[in-house]
Amino acid sequence: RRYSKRIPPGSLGIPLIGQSLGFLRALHTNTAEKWLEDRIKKYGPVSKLSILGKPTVFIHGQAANKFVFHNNSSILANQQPESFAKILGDRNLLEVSAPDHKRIREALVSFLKPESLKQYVGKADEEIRKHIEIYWKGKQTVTVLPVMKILTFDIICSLLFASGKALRAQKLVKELVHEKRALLEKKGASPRQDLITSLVSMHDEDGKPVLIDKEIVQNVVLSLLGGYETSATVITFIIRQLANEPTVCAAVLQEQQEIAKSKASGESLTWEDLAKMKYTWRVVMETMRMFPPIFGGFRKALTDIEFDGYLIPKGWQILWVAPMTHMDNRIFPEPSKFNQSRFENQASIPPYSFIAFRGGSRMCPAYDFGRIEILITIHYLLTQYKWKLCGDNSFIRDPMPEPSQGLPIKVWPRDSHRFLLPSEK
Ligand code: HEM
Repeated sequence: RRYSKRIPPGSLGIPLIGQSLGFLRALHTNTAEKWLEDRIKKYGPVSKLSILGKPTVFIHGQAANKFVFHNNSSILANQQPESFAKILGDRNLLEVSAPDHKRIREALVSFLKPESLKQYVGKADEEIRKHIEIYWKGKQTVTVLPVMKILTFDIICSLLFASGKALRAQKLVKELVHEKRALLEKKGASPRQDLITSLVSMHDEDGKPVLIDKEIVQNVVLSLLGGYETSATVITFIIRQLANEPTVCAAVLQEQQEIAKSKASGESLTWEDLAKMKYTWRVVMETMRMFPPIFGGFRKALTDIEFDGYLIPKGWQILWVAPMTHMDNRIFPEPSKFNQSRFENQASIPPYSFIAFRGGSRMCPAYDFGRIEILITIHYLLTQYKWKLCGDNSFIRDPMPEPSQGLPIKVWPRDSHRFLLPSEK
């Protein structure tokens, strides 16, 4: 096919290096939005640049998000930096395309969908309480980000392997796959007890495994890596936001205390309790709007494609970014203001504008799992502790947003009888 269209304006910069350093520096100093806005002022809404040695077209806005997330997989492929594929292998969800993507994703989602996750709430509840006992109880200061990474790592391990032991990635997961299969064959394990067992137990109508071992191993490692820093970042920024917004904090506390009052001492939260945390979830969404853990990503044009009157040549990559719609004042008025009421009526949020979990067929499959761990953590932390920031309020992107000093806070126990031992009441 021949196009009369032109290649987008811009410059591919110095061969190989291109604009990578400028972009990475802007991410690191938390000025990436401004860096991109300056490009838009200079070149217009669609422009070319070179990132990580590859010619790239930067597009943004609702229509661009729709174009990237809903395009036919024979036209657009996922594109990760090469280092990613080297570490994770070529059969992980981020690398494969349809129909393999669909098959592997469905296998994962059958474990991550709400009906299966409901029974997991009690386990997450237990992990979070154990964590607070070790890392918060009796402490005067806590540095939030590192401890949240420990917490979300333990939680994701308990989801994947039904035990909180750390792993030496691929090798250990491979051993676990064999172990879980042997247990299943001896009927010593339930197929639903964790993600690995669930994937190992899946067979099609002909009795053939739905996923080969390599696919199980790589996608478990992907979930492990994809699943802990993201959630740790979200929880850290919520803790920061609650310290900065006393009125919001009081309203979240009130909602959580109502739920705490309905529970007996030591009783776990349930799926139904999480459904009552409506105000809290809006605060979580608004935090993710302002501080999306994943800034954006790349796709690759598998053929010459036209977008907004421009040609995107075959083989080029396309850069999509979340903050450009999250901070667009036509979509979210006064975007720099924290306002959880934007999410009161979810239907009023235009499609393809809130994309912290991305959208379309490659949207994060763990939305509900993230919701469980984030809400339970806020419940226990806020009903048991008060906190105040005691360090620098600024943050960088590396590439996920990170408070500059990891978010040190001063903590005090809240006077709550539910959490006191009988002798302490
Ligand atoms: C609040 C926490 C989370 C956020 C904001 C988040 C966000 C995202 C985003 C934006 C993507 C798309 C990435 C891309 O296209 O380049 C994604 C994909 C993915 N996420 Fe999450 N994620 C979170 C938690 C998790 C957790 C806990 C897990 C594992 C249990 C997980 C597993 C995955 C997987 C396997 C994919 C690839 C899906 C595919 O390509 O079909 N994520 N996530």
